[in-house]
Parts: sequence; structure tokens; C-alpha cells
Amino acid sequence: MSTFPAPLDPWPAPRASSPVSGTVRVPGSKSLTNRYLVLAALADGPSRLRGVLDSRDSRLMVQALVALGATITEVAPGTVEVTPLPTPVPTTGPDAGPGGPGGPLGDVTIDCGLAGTVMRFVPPVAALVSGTVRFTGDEAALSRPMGPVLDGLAGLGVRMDGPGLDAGTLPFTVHGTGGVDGGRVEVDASGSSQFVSALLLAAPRFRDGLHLVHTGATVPSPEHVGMTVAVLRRCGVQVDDSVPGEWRVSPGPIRALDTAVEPDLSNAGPFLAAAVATAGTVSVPDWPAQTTQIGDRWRSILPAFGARVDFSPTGPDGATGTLTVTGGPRITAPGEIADTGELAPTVAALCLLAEGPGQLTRIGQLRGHETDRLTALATEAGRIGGAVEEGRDHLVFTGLPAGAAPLHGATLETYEDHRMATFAAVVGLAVPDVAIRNIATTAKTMPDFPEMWTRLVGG
Ligand SMILES: O=C(O)C1=C[C@@H](OP(=O)(O)O)[C@@H](O)[C@H](O)C1
Ligand SMILES: C=C(OP(=O)(O)O)C(=O)O
Repeated sequence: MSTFPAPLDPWPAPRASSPVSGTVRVPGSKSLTNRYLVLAALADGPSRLRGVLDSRDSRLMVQALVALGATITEVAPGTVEVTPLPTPVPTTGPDAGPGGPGGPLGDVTIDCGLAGTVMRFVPPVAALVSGTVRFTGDEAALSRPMGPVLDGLAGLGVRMDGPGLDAGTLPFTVHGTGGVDGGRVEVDASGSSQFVSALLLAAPRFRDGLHLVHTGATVPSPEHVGMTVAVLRRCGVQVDDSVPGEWRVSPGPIRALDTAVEPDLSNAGPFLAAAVATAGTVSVPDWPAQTTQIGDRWRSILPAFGARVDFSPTGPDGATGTLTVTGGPRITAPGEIADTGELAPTVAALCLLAEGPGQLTRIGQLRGHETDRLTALATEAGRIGGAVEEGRDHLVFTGLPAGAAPLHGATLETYEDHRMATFAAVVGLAVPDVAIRNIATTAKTMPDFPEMWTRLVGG
């Protein structure tokens, strides 16, 4: 696995003196890597995953699953073999048994860092092992919402305690007894799609499966729930999502995986945005023709800023292709763009540079991301002279209409948020003297970002 080099801090964001032009290979999807790792750890045999992401979030997931008893070995660069958790021996009930493989783990502590996928997806797995599993994380992680996952697990009979339990946050402890009964449970997942994904991923291993009912306003980031359902089905699990807001997962084995991870299309975003911001051309190879990733929406989002998007299939079966984005002569006013989820910071950077207004709507869940991204984006935009109005679940941008004062340089804060760092890098292409505090925070999902960016845009 690669090591993370230490770039300058603050990092002078490269300014593009001419249109950027290049091809960028982006690493594997964080969301797919961490889902495949969880399912492989719960599967009925050894799995092989190719093109896995190597980043802080994926390493934390690997460490968590290894702590729970899985074996995960890198057998070639980017390829890992996963030997699942041993079948647990229950610590309570008529089949309770002693230690040994599958026996009680003892006390384990899992560091979730700032990874939503680790803090939400792993507790249901911990409930399936025999042992006391304490979950903790970064300071910033302690305010990320967890309540609906914990309430869901409590509703399924899982015993938990710890200082964060009442507030519905880290830290907390799961007392796994080797099995979860499962059944019907209601949760309010309007704060994050990960609350749904977390319970669905482990559900085939619950004795009675799961009937999950969402109560509350819309579940955000629906693409990510779709991804969870798709990967479960791919592992032979029966999932019924025919009733909106309800999911029924049948109990049964999770078939082992032998699969390649798609490139991270969300992380392709800043590079594609560089083409838009500089009237350049950027290509990303290995783009899946069909995907559940939200990043596929770049194809429809970037034309709103005046860019052209071309997809040319490659390979014999046309399953993947090269996506090429060419920026137009002007960055046009995008108008309203809804439900951008984790793409929002990159879209926000383009909204700041556009020649007219834009609104990013229905992104309230971003307040519970690595930082409160609505406040962070409005604050950092203000630092460079950008006009942004912050609403409860939206941002309104004035853009740069003719006669507007140009944006000016500043040192931008990143709040330990990889996407605030890439937001600042996109802005820095067009605004002189932008520096970025803690660019190394991009290691959460893309450790090589500073080098990749410098290679593409110069500097
Ligand atoms: O399940 C996942 O892999 C993710 C779900 C989304 O969370 P929210 O529903 O909280 O937006 C997304 O923003 C996050 O980056 C990754
Ligand atoms: C919200 C994000 O991450 P997490 O998986 O930690 O929720 C993100 O990557 O934009």
C-alpha cells in the first residue's frame, strides 16, 4: 500500500495559466470498496476484490473488520483477499459455547476515524460477533449523527451502552452475543442514507432477516441506498424494495465476491470540474457504462455550466468507457441543481465561478457530513469574496455576473473535510493566491490528490 507524503501546509493551490488538458485515472470508489469489504467479511467463503481503494477510510474499514475476526490480505497491488469472520459461537442461549475460532473475541476497540461508512456500517457487524466492541473516532466524528443506527439495533434486540448512546453519537459499545434475531424495525433515515445501508448490509445474517421501515422525510442520497441493494443482490441476497421507504431482506448466505471496484466517480468530479473552470479538456478512463454511483450525475450536472460531456465506450463489451469533459468558453449560470449529495462541494466551486446565479437545493444532510458543509462552504466562499446565502437545506450563489468584483485570494480552511479541500483546489484554479489548510485531509478517500492535481493542472 502507498504511503501518504506530507505536502506543504498551507498548500499553495495551483492556478491554471492555460486550459488544463489531460487524462486522470481515479482510484477505486470509497462507497463500493467499503460495502464490498463488509459483505466479504460476512460472506460464505473467501472473496477477492480488485481495484480496491487504499485511503484512510478504507484502511479504517479493513482494521475494523480484522479486529472483528476477518483476515484481509493484499495479494497484489490493489487486490485483496478476504477470509470472512468465523461463524460465531453465541455467548447466550442454548447453543452458548466457549472460546476458540468463532468464540468470544474479548474486548475490542474500533477507531472509526471520520468515516461515515465505518461508524454506521460496522456496528451491525459487531452485533453478530461474540464480544464487547467499543466504537470511537476523531473529535469531529463525535458530532456525526448515529442515532437511527443505534435505535435500529436496539429495536432488533442488540445491547449497547456507552457515553454517546443517549445523544446518538460515538463513542458507544456494542455487546455482541454472536447473533441478532432481526425482524421489523422502524428508523428515521432522513438524516443520512447510511442509516438504511448500515442495517441492510448485515441483515441477511440476522436470524429472521430484516423488515426496515423508514419513518420521516425523504431519505437523502438515494443512489447510495440503491448501491447497497445492488451489491446485496449481487451476493445472492433477496431484497424487496418495491414499497417506497421499506426494505425487506431475507435471511440467508451472502455469496463470496470476486469483483473489481469501479473508479470513484465522485472523486473524478474535481478533475472534471478543472476542465469546466479553465475551458480545458479532461478525460477519465474506465468509467462504468452502468453504475449505482452518484458521481455518474456529472454527465448531467456539468452541461448546466456550459460544458460538453462525451462518453466513448471502450473494451469489447462496452461495459466501460472514457468520459471526456470539455469546458465551454464561459461558465454558464446553472440555475437550480437538487440532490447533489457528496458532489455538492465541487458543484459549489463551479457555482462561485459561474457567470450568473445557481442554487444547490435539498442538501440538508450535508450538515452531518465530515463538517457542516453548508456553513463551511458559505464561510470559505465569503473568505474569497464570493456571495453565498445559506439556507437550512440549500445554498444560493450569485456567481460572477459582468461587473461583479473578482474573487480574491485567501487561505481556505478545510475542517478535516476532503471535499472542502478539493472545493478549494477547484476555486484556486481561477482565483489568484488561494492556499489550502491541510490539503493532506484528502487522504480520507484520495491520498494522492495533491500529486494528481499538480500533474494535471501544473504548478
Ligand atoms: O453510503 C455511502 O457510501 C455514502 C452515503 C452518503 O451519505 P449521506 O446519505 O449521509 O449523504 C454519501 O454522502 C457518503 O459520502 C457516502
Ligand atoms: C460524506 C462523506 O463521507 P462519509 O462516508 O464519511 O459519510 C463524503 O465522502 O462526502
